[in-house]
Amino acid sequence: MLDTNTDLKSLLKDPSLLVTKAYVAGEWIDADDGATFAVTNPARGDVICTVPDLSRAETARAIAAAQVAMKDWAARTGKERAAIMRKWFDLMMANQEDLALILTAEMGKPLPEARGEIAYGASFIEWFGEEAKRIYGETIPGHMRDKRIQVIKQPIGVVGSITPWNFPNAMIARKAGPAIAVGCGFVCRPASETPLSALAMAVLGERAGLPKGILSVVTSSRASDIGKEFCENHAVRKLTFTGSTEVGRILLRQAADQVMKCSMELGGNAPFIVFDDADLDAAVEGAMMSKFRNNGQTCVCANRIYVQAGVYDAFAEKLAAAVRKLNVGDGLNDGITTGPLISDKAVAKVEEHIADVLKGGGKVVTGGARHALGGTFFEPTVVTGVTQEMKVATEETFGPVAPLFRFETEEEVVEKANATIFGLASYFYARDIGRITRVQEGLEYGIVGVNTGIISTEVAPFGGVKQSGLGREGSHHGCEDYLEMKYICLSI
Ligand SMILES: NC(=O)C1=CN([C@@H]2O[C@H](COP(=O)(O)OP(=O)(O)OC[C@H]3O[C@@H](n4cnc5c(N)ncnc54)[C@H](OP(=O)(O)O)[C@@H]3O)[C@@H](O)[C@H]2O)C=CC1
Ligand SMILES: O=C(O)CCCC(=O)O
Repeated sequence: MLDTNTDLKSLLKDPSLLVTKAYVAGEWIDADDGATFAVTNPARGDVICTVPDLSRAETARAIAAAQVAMKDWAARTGKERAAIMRKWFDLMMANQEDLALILTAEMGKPLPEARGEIAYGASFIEWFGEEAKRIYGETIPGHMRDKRIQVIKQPIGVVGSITPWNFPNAMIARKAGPAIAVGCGFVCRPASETPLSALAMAVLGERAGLPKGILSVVTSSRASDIGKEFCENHAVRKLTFTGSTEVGRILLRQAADQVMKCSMELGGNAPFIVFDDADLDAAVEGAMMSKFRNNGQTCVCANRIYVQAGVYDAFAEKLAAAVRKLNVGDGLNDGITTGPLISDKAVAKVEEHIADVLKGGGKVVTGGARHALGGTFFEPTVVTGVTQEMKVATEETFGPVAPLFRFETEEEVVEKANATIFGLASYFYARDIGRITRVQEGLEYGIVGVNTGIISTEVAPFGGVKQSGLGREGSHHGCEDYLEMKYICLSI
């Protein structure tokens, strides 16, 4: 069996970025009781290393340290905080290759995608570091002659963060960026599948000069315990979560006990609509990026592809041809476009959705089965003849299945696209300007991609409506979730 740990260490220019301790209150620690859990490589199935399995006690220490550290951190000028964050960004980019190797090893996405994620994650540290200088308040004309009204914005307090495995770097960066930039202490609990990217980021944060306690990384296999500590510890004033709607609901209920401000970036069920006036080649290219990026494992991946009847067959043929060119394998190898799925459970869900389509009369055009490589590798798949009654119409597949629904009219497709409890990302391809305007306004989603399959950038507000979540990440709006407004009435 390949020893991934040795392999990985020998691949890194800076092997000290592969860390097997947790980072709490500025110290690299083991669990109080010495417990550990294994991190595995989903492409090879072997153990990379073990990391400390922390409990509520160590989490409480991280929170207490964050509360102390943020007094001085918040008192610094935005420019002082920005300088350290700029250094953190520079270090992430200088170590992009090593960070990408660690990410691919623990998560499975191909190395070029991992490099892209590191640059994407780093961009949030850069962007929010710059925003640290622009936490503006306002002056409001007084309501009486002797009154002066001022509004200032202050850091909300200690932030608890829980993130998923699908973007082990970027999901943390886009929460840590605004929190730390505005002066908060930040305690993050990365997904148990992917703690190594978070720890490597913390090494670089420490080197950049983040004061002890401002950033802690609590590695733990006991997510619900850590979630409870975040929700029950009175020092935590904000919870930020990315993951499933199901877990988001649990956390919202728990956070209600101390009326905690929450940001929730939850599940999606993105429609991707191709109208008959669309540039079909561009639409295929956009669908490939939106559907097969990260092997279909993103909350903004196209989940339902609606194609107008006049171009349905041509689109299906072109898409299937593009899908057949995908190269499945270990993301650490050259030329791989598509890695493994994260777990057996993920493969089971993909199989369930395909079986349901076939049961309802749909057809597999390409793919449709586990890949010959074994493990959690799955063939990139296109299915046709998909209808609103099938599971894929209402549930997120989170895998490499492109289901093609047929539609006739604009009105019909907007209604179908909106017929979901989710409202994160949506996409459509069309050229008629009247149609573009009507459809972009009619889609009940936080994000609409028009003639593009990629919408992610640090400069825009990312987030969903309906049961896809609360709050926005990225852009100048991204700071607001980590700030409290204080109104000061001065009588003169
Ligand atoms: N919006 C998005 O970006 C994402 C959506 N999903 C959707 O969710 C499905 C399931 O994926 P999964 O990874 O299991 O998503 P989860 O929502 O279960 O996990 C996301 C994070 O929450 C943690 N967690 C799980 N249960 C609790 C709890 N009770 N209290 C506190 N934290 C908790 C997980 O920990 P641990 O790592 O230990 O499991 C992980 O860190 C996917 O198939 C997809 O449909 C998944 C990931 C991201
Ligand atoms: O899947 C997610 O959790 C976030 C999508 C990644 C992105 O495009 O920002």
